[in-house]
Amino acid sequence: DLCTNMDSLQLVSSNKIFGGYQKVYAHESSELKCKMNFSIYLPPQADGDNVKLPVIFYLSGLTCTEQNFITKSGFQRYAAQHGIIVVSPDTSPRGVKIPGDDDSWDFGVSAGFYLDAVMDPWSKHYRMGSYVTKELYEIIQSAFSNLVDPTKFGIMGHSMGGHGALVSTLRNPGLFKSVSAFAPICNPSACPWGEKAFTGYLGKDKNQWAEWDATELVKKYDGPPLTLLIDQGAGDKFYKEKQLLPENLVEACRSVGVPVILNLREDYDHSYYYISTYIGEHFDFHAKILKA
Ligand SMILES: N[C@@H](CCC(=O)N[C@@H](CS)C(=O)NCC(=O)O)C(=O)O
Repeated sequence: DLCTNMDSLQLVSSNKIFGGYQKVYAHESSELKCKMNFSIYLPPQADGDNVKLPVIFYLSGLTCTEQNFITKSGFQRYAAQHGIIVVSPDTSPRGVKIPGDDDSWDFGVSAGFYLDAVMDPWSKHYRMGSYVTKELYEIIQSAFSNLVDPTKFGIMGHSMGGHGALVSTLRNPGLFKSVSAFAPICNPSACPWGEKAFTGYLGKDKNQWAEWDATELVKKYDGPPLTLLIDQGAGDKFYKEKQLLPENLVEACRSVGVPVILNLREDYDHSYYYISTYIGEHFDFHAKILKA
């Protein structure tokens, strides 16, 4: 029972910015079985007749909601310049109250990891993988069908959301035509954040883990040509603590000939100060592919 029109979406807020509108909607998610918010930026070009605009999904990191990116990154300036619609979901199911779901900031609430859990008690609600790549994807195509070009979707993300962007793309060849990530968790099977989340959501079977790990997935990628754009602050404490491991992903890409760009940014940390500095470059990268 997917949403087929605007009636199933409830407008939470709408603010004019750079000539377009930053909106937040609430809806009942069938995948997550709870009420969810997502944000959507409609650039000024959405006002025209018969427009077909590209769409970029942005997936946020640990501790975030749909608010962090829209209030801190300054992306709207670039989305308005390029005429791109930008959609950003929340980072986990909300309000479902599973015992232990808010004991830590890197598991449970606001830490859904954009995967489909198989372990009890998480598997009923923690289905952010299917939520993003099926439910929300289809909601945007149907509810905004008068504005979006259904063949021009890209995706980007930060940290846990960078992992989500990479995995959503590699697991579903062709669904997203362009992909980039800021400080992504590149090899979750081999870092503390990933080991904790994957054990909790997926269990102990490492074969299951490989299905949600970008470094493993890229080795068997067999879809349309794709260039991965990876951005990383060299002063990021999580990078230094080996939570992110971009070098592992780059090595895997090189081993199978998948083009990858790794931009290491001297002294930048993990925060939205860093993201807002380079978000314009990422929009240029996506626009070049999506508007080709
Ligand atoms: N709570 C963590 C930091 C978590 C963190 O850096 N989260 C990133 C994503 S992984 C973020 O976007 N935080 C929200 C923000 O900066 O607005 C800590 O205390 O070390």
